[in-house]
Amino acid sequence: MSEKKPGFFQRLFGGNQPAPTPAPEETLPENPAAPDPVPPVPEPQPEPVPAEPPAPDKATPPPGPPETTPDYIEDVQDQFVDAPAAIAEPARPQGWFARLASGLKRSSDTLSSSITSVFTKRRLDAATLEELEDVLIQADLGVETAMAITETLRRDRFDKDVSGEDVRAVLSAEVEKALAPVARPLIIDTKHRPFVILMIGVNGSGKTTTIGKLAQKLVNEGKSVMLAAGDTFRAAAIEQLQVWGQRTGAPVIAKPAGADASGLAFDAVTRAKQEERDVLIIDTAGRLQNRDELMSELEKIIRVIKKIDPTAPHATLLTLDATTGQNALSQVEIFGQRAGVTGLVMTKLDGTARGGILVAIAGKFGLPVHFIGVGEGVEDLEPFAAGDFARAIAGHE
Ligand SMILES: Nc1nc2c(ncn2[C@@H]2O[C@H](COP(=O)(O)OP(=O)(O)OP(=O)(O)O)[C@@H](O)[C@H]2O)c(=O)[nH]1
Repeated sequence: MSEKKPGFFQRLFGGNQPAPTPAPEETLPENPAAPDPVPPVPEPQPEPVPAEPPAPDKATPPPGPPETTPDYIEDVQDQFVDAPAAIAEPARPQGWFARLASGLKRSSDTLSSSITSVFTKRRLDAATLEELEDVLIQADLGVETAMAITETLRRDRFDKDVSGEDVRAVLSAEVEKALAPVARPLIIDTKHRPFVILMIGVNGSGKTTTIGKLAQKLVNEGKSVMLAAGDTFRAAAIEQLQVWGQRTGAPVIAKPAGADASGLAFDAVTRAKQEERDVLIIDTAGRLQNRDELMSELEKIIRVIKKIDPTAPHATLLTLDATTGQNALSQVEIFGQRAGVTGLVMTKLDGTARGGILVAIAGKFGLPVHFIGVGEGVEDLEPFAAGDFARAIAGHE
């Protein structure tokens, strides 16, 4: 974590941001409804097989929007896929903490080199503290945490020699203190059947991949999981979820691209309820938080889900791409207002992450952070641990 890269600080805080790796298959398109001709997954599609449970009673269709006619439901059943055997995952090169630490290297290298340059053979005086505060704020940590760190140093070390390592230790402790209250697991309340999880976020933030990983975790716990391909804008997104269904053994409710997303959500909740599934995870199309009409569509999806179960969705998870930086604050705020976010998942922490923003988000919103994504594989979803994250971001062993 301590390898120095001259000019790194400039690259982070200057105008030229390096592209996040790996690049999302699409980044924030203007029109998410545009067709995507390139499916992201190479695996062949499974042959649709008939659903195991009996078809719903066509004479008494459930209440709902016009899309949920008996014909529509039948159509969805045609798309219902019971996944065959699992598809092998490629071997991963490192443990998850190593991937988290190397992903956060960009943040921690920047901080480390800045801290080192601020504290090289210096007594701790007011000017140094001010300089440090700037460094911390620019690393996205937020004003509150930055001030807490400088205050701790002022209290304990003023007018004494302070090394970069001393500062990193304080940084790590303060970041952990800020994040500990939000490091909360996702609890699946078994009194809800299904427990409905709605996955939301901007384009390419990792919703579908996170659904796949989460489905695997829940299946491993012995839960019966169903997935709903609610990103009806893109055929590739539907196929991507179906592949995750194959990998995890979770059946997928899907409808051809262009179908109404709230109608699909309605059918999926109906179906999961009929089959007494433990958990239903609903994917949604990526949308920018400033696209009012797309946020209204999200509100509609939630309204329609509530027609079947007024307590659902029981968890509304916002995926945040760790390479994003400051824009994540506005994503949390607006998705929170429009869709009632209950928890966060920060993805791509194995990439060139700017993890400091999570500290600012924790301070401002206090929303639980349930998981972090540290790779594209099915096992690459880890419960969020404040101490590990803090050490990785501070570059402190
Ligand atoms: N390295 C890394 N890549 C990830 C992670 N999570 C997702 N990705 C990749 O990021 C890209 C976008 O992920 P998706 O799951 O398709 O994102 P999405 O939010 O469903 O995308 P849209 O449907 O376009 O809004 C894919 O290439 C994923 O493999 C992660 O934790 N680490």
